[in-house]
Amino acid sequence: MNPAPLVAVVGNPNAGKSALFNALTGARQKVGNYPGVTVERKTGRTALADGRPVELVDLPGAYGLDPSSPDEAVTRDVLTGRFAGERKPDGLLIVLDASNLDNHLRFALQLLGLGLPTVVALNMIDMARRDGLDVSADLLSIELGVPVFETVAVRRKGMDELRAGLQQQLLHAKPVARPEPDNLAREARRIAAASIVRETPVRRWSHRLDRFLLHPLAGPLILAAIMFVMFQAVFAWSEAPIGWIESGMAALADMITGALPQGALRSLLVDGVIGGVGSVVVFLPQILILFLFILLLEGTGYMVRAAFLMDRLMSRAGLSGRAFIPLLSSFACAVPGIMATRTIDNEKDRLTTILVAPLMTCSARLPVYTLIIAAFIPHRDILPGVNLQGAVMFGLYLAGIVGALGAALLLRKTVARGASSFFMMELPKYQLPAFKDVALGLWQRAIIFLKRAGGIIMLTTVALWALASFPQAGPGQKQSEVSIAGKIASGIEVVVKPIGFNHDIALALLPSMAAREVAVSAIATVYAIDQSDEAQAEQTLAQRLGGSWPLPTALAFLAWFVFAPQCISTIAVTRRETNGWKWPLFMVGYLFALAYIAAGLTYWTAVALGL
Ligand SMILES: Nc1nc2c(ncn2[C@@H]2O[C@H](COP(=O)(O)OP(=O)(O)OP(=O)(O)O)[C@@H](O)[C@H]2O)c(=O)[nH]1
Ligand SMILES: [Mg+2]
Repeated sequence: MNPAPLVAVVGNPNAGKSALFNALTGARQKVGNYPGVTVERKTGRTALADGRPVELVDLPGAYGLDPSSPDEAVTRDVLTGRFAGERKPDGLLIVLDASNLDNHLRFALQLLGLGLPTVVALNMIDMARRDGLDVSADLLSIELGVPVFETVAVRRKGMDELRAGLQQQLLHAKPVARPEPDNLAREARRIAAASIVRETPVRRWSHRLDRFLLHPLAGPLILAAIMFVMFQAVFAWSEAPIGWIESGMAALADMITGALPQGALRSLLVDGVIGGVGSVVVFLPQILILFLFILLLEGTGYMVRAAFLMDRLMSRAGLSGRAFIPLLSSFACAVPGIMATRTIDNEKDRLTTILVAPLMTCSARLPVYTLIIAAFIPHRDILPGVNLQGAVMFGLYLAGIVGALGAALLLRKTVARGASSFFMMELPKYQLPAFKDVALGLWQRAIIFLKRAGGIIMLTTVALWALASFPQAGPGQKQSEVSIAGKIASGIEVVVKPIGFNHDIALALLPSMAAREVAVSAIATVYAIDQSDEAQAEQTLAQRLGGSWPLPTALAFLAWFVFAPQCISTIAVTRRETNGWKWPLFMVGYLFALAYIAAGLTYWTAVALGL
């Protein structure tokens, strides 16, 4: 007896293949693995309209016949009969998502080139209708030259028609291979447009915008341009509000200086609290500008598109597309970023994402970057409208991203080896962001930041103030060298001298293990304690740094902060999310090593260039 004909269920990821396969086969399924690869193989039986049996195989979703993942390779090999141990299919059941026709038709056109008896399921027609999209199965059928049936796989709608269509195709059709068009994408768009009867203006408009914003070439360029403008704005718009906060702080310090007698309490308040914490609080405007952009991009629906654009790049680095959202949150803070990795079900993918999340430039680095940039990078235009300071900031963010992708690639080849999974994102509609959501988001960010300033940053800064104030220096001695903190710093300095770090930096490194911003408040506090004359007191922190650190040292310090894992909360959350100390220790180790190397390379290169 002839075996039952084999029909492959094929289509793009998320077209509803498995749902359709389940609807057709019910409980009559066999689940196994394709030999040699960790790809699930599902087969099942169903009956044609006349009761004759047919065997279905649910193939992994693919974007085309040129594989870019192991899943896609299985699909291609099975379809072309090259997969050892699997029969070549006798027919195809192509599944299309009706609301995503132009994308899904690209693969379908390639499949029609195989010349097998074929039936098309125009699936998810319910969702399309709900969104105001009317696709005609008849028009599509004329365009494709094969039968097309509307289906709603999850409600088992259209299954009888499919069975009848399959029977007709398998038994009576004489299929001819349709030549593959020169431009798949263009032909797919044309057919989609020809089959769409009605579309709401919002949908049409969204589609047009996407064609531009998701274009393989224009898309990434636009994304880069948006990011660039964002960092320019961080500097350009913040000058005035920073000035207000600075004068407020100065007035407060004057008031306390006038009201209190000279002594430890006055020094604690003026040098420790206002000098230290105040030096961090001035960065509030810049953090809010950064978040204003992020909230607007999220609110308009662009952010998911940015994820979509990054997906390819991320998968080259061995990361799952799902890693994008956690990594994006890590631009705010690695702690929620690492917690968001729970949505990644592949364990190795998740571990890799956790380990590289701290490389994304979190907002705690902003104060450090801005201080050093303001002190050492001239505020001048390198191109019309492009300021050097913003460009350097952009470069630092980029360095973090490149570092993360590089680290992910290495980790995937070593400690976190394994197959990566695939993920398709649903693109939301474009819309105008709600003013209330944006305002609320900014307000929450401001509160979080100020709480940090009043909490962990204040505590470490005050502790440092104590260590830096005692014992008191005698005449002719420098307080920052005699004090306990100074002594500890001298110890650390031995280790960090080779990478160009000075005593100031050594002093800031230990307390800034608690939180990165403390590096700024620590330096501010120590300078405040140290300052010997009125002239120095008049200078801003940036001016004093600019006058005392060599440029290579400042650049090395920036490079260090791109990589160094200086954040207790991140280490703690990594321990919790990985259930043990192994991975947080590994993370701290490799990041410190990277930071040391990066700072050293930067320093010696800068020295060699005579900067
Ligand atoms: N509303 C609606 N949802 C559907 C329909 N068909 C499938 N879905 C849903 O769409 C999602 C994806 O369906 P799957 O069957 O897993 O898609 P797939 O093509 O097998 O995806 P991969 O195996 O990842 O390639 C699931 O949440 C389904 O419940 C449909 O006709 N209508
Ligand atoms: Mg499936």
